[in-house]
Amino acid sequence: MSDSGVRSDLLQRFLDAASTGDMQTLMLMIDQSSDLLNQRGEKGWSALMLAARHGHQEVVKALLENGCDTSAQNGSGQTARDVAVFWGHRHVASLLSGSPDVDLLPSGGVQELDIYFNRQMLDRKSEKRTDLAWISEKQADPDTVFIVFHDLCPLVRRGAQDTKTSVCRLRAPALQKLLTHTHTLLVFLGVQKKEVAWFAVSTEDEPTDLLETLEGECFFLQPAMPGLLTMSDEDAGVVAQARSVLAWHSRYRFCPTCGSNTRVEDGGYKRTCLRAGCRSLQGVYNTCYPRVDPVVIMLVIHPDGNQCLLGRKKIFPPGMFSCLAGFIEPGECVEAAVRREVQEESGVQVSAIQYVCSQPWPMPSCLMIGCHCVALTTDINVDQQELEEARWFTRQQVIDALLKHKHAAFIMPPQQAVAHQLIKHWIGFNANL
Ligand SMILES: NC(=O)C1=CN([C@@H]2O[C@H](COP(=O)(O)OP(=O)(O)OC[C@H]3O[C@@H](n4cnc5c(N)ncnc54)[C@H](O)[C@@H]3O)[C@@H](O)[C@H]2O)C=CC1
Ligand SMILES: [Mg+2]
Ligand SMILES: [Mg+2]
Ligand SMILES: [Mg+2]
Ligand SMILES: [Zn+2]
Repeated sequence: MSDSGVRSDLLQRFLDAASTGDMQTLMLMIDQSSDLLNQRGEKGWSALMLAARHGHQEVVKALLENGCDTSAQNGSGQTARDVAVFWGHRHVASLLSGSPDVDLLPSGGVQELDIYFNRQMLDRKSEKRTDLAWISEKQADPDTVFIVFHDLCPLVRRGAQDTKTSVCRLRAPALQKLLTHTHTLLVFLGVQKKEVAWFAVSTEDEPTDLLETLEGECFFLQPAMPGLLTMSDEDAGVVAQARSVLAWHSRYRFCPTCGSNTRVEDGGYKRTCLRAGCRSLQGVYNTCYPRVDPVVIMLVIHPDGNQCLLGRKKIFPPGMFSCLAGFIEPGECVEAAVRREVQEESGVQVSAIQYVCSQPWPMPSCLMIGCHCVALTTDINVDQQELEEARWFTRQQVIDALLKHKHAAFIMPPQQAVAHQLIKHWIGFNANL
């Protein structure tokens, strides 16, 4: 064997000893050839990184005592400490950072626009909602875009890929009958690129006969789930807005305060009671405006930092587990709702809570407030009313599920759901690991 062959063979044995935690071989090799200490193998991984990856505390200690470089980075730009944090080896991570505390909560947030339904393609121009002359001018404008809903489902056509859909953008001439139909509801959504106005149009009647000369094959995206998850990011943002407002109209037709008839105002963003003297006509009365229900959704991290808690509702597709979630109740802050819902649904108590990201969820009008939190207790006691099962999953099981391995322990929620992003963010998904 050539000199370099012998050297790479030696290095491989040294790295293997670090990976497997073989102290005896490791110490012997350092004695014989201390220049092995900071050498790197495949993908730039050093002995220290490999020992950190597998949580071999004694090996890490020995390597540090012999002067191993802690600042070196592997091919993915991670130090040995980053690797230890990622794999949840807290004791090793604190050895490497020289401080006893390692935060179990991942740092940084999720990119706002990486989340489905979050894209705001339109400028909502709320100040124009009360400008009746401007609104009717825009309704008659041949450039104005109308998107049509029936039963809260948008009219779409097949997208470029067969599994994708694209919302039909219709113009006024195709809609003459529909726009003059008695039960038609119109909501001003905003303007695109400074001038083209967008409206959502909805009727209670099957509107296909009211639509003229539709190009290509169009259909209403039913059922909403999983249909609403097949759109482009831009369409999803517009549909989230329109669907939630239309759902509010369909549920709040009469005045919630006195039960009288109401009139639609503000470009579809307000319903005003028609009974003179109704209390809802005084001050800012929130029943007159579209409602949003705040919901907390959280990934609970095990105190060992290496597992997370996921639950299964009966209605989920077979094998799917997701984050726990629940409506915020009146008089509750986000943190209190997280603690209460986790306790109610799984019996687990949580301490530290960290906000990660949010997502409008138009089924019909939730605002999902995504958090990570750390568990104080680990015994699970499932609320059978709400969940079929809740379980701790290891980091490796979550990675297998994210990579859709055939024998993964569970199936991830769809990537359009904020639950998916919360789980992925915890893993800090990185192809080299
Ligand atoms: N985007 C995502 O990743 C996810 C979204 N979600 C959404 O979050 C919502 C809430 O989660 P759940 O676990 O169902 O909540 P939950 O754990 O609070 O339980 C729901 C039950 O609470 C009651 N409830 C209390 N306040 C309510 C309110 N304001 N509106 C309706 N029901 C209320 C009802 O009986 C309902 O059946 C779901 O309806 C779902 O649409 C849930 C999980 C994942
Ligand atoms: Mg729940
Ligand atoms: Mg609940
Ligand atoms: Mg609840
Ligand atoms: Zn009223």
